[in-house]
Amino acid sequence: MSENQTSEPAVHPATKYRPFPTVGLSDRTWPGVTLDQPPVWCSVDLRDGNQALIEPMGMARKLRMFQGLVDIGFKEIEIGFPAASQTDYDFCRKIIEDGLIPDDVSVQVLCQCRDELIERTFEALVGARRAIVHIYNSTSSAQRRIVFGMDQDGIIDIARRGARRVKTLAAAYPETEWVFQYSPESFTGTELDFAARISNEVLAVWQPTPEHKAIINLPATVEMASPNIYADQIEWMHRHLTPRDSVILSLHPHNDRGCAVAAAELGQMAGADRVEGTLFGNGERTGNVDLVTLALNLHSQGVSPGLDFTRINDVVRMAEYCNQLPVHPRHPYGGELVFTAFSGSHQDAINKGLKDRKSHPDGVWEVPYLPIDPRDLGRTYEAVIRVNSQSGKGGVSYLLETEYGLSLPRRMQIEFAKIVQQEADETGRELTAVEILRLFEQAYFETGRPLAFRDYWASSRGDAGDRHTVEAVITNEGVEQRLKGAGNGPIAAFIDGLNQSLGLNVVIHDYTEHARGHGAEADAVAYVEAGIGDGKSTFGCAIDADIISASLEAAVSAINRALVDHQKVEGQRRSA
Ligand SMILES: CC(=O)SCCNC(=O)CCNC(=O)[C@H](O)C(C)(C)COP(=O)(O)OP(=O)(O)OC[C@H]1O[C@@H](n2cnc3c(N)ncnc32)[C@H](O)[C@@H]1OP(=O)(O)O
Ligand SMILES: CC(C)C(=O)C(=O)O
Ligand SMILES: [Mg+2]
Repeated sequence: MSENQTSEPAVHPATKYRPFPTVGLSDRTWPGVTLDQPPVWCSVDLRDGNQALIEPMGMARKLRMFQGLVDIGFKEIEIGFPAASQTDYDFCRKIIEDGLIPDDVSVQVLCQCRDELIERTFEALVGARRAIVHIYNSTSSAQRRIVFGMDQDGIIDIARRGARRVKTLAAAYPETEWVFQYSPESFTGTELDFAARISNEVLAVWQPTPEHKAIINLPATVEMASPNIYADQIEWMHRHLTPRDSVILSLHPHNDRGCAVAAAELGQMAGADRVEGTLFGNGERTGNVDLVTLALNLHSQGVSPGLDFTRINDVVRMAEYCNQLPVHPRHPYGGELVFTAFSGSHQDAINKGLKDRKSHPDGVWEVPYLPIDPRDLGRTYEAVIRVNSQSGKGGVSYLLETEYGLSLPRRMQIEFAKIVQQEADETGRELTAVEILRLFEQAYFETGRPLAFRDYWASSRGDAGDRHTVEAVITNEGVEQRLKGAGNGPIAAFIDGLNQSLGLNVVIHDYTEHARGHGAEADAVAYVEAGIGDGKSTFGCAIDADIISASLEAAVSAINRALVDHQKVEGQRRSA
């Protein structure tokens, strides 16, 4: 047993946990609301995210994160808890003194409702053009009883004192444009009437107006219930905060139940104006709500989120560098694997969807299995399809086409996919595009035996009937042979000569070709499907600058493969 595990006897959860009570808001309106505009976004990466890191960010990482958040387009950024940590204090001073805060960006700092900490917070902010001072105290019944040992009035006193101190100090630093924010921390575990009462008491101290609003932030400090309950709590508060028109109602969901994104979305439907969270959901325990997911969920509904994730890989790298934590490969939108399909039917549908898209590139996005266009995030289609033993013809042919310009005919796709699948099964791993090309070359270009094509001369009479004559040089088991035949095309003429001189019964079932590359540099790619008599047909392929050479080589490639099959079948027949 690891040191993180204990060996408590199993108990029925009902003896230890209670279901979260419902809010009883029978006239809720949020279920019918559609989100059609983004909230005010506030990043708390540098505070809530940072306080949860194994190794909190130093100056270099903080500066990198701050710049990254500004580049994404955040206009409100909680930069730390300067009264608690010298690093946060120094960082706050640095970005103010070095003029690193753009004019349209407000920095926000967190502080407990304690006089000495509030004073230090204001010192940290001297010289800031605009700042949000965010104070909090815990309000839940559990925290009141266990941590503070106080009744509701005592807790309200802490908040009111803090609010007064903030107001007084703000007046002492008039060169900064101040915005005040209050969080009844552990809101989700707080009786709603008490949460409204304490918030309204703070608002009564601050006296916000519609022109100069205060922020009331309602944190799911711990996510304790399903998101519909959080939404009911928010709608209830939305109706009970006064004066509501002077308040920016803010959400701060954590992700303990894995529902923070849903909670934030339903909370906005329930009346919230603003959301605090972090990039990719870093934060205490299971994290804060992920702002990337929230923003791109809006994008996927046709609502511009006002945040720029057009270079999402850079954002991932920046977050990984600053947090020293990886972004999961399956993380929504940002994860390495989220625009990748391994399974055959998905690959096939994506392949068809992308082709369909080409015929109406400006229409509504409708590619199966891809909720948004990877290009919106600066990601490429090349990464969409990957191949392992779960893959089918769709993925394999997509890679051959996009990477190497080979458009296999449909029956050949099926034939070659089996070869790839066998290799993937044997190796038990993903195959790269280069490995797939190599398998293709081995299967179709390196057939080598018994026949090899050397050269040809073709002529045509130009009237009806057997107008093509082909003379060719081949080797059969290494021995050079000349042949001559006639037919209604160069391939037919070549096969006629081959059948005559080798005594074979080769039948051509299909022939396709396409150009690869452009202009004088273009090559011809030929695909031939051939069989021996009524035996199984197989494909061959060849590439050559000369289209007839490509066709005849492709025929030889198909015949070699067909002969191998034919010999196998003959051998089996003899031994049976
Ligand atoms: C949900 C959240 O994320 S909240 C933010 C959490 N982040 C942090 O705490 C990181 C930074 N914090 C710290 O470094 C420290 O807590 C400091 C420097 C701010 C304060 O340190 P200390 O005073 O030594 O300790 P501590 O935080 O435990 O404070 C305990 C006292 O403050 C009181 N207190 C705690 N929170 C608050 C608050 N929000 N407002 C007012 N008083 C508070 C407690 O009741 C306790 O009082 P007591 O000493 O009379 O029992
Ligand atoms: C300080 C508050 C807003 C917080 O981080 C929380 O409650 O999760
Ligand atoms: Mg938090």
